[in-house]
Amino acid sequence: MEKLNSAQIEERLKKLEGWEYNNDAIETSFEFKNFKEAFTVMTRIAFECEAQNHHPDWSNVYNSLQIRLNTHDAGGVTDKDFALAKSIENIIVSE
Ligand SMILES: C[C@H](O)[C@H](O)[C@H]1CNC2=NC(N)=NC(=O)C2=N1
Repeated sequence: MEKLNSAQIEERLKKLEGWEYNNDAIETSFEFKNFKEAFTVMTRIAFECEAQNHHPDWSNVYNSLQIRLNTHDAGGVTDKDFALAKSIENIIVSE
């Protein structure tokens, strides 16, 4: 998978609300009502990651979730990251 340049990344980010490009990754964060809700969403995201064989760098503290996506193999952001970001958005809105 080919690494995208910053113009391509910014173009794709226009379709993703709340995500930004930082340090060779696309990033976002979410706040939930409590830990249980955060972890429920994380579990759903985890299954989607397995299906796509693409995995986030993420961290959770109580009700907050920070997600960072990049493609280690390509050393930057690729369309795999945007595919997973879109899936994450779909999971969030379906909650
Ligand atoms: C061997 C396996 O396909 C690779 O390690 C996959 C797994 N998940 C991955 N996830 C992410 N975010 N980047 C990768 O380059 C990547 N590579």
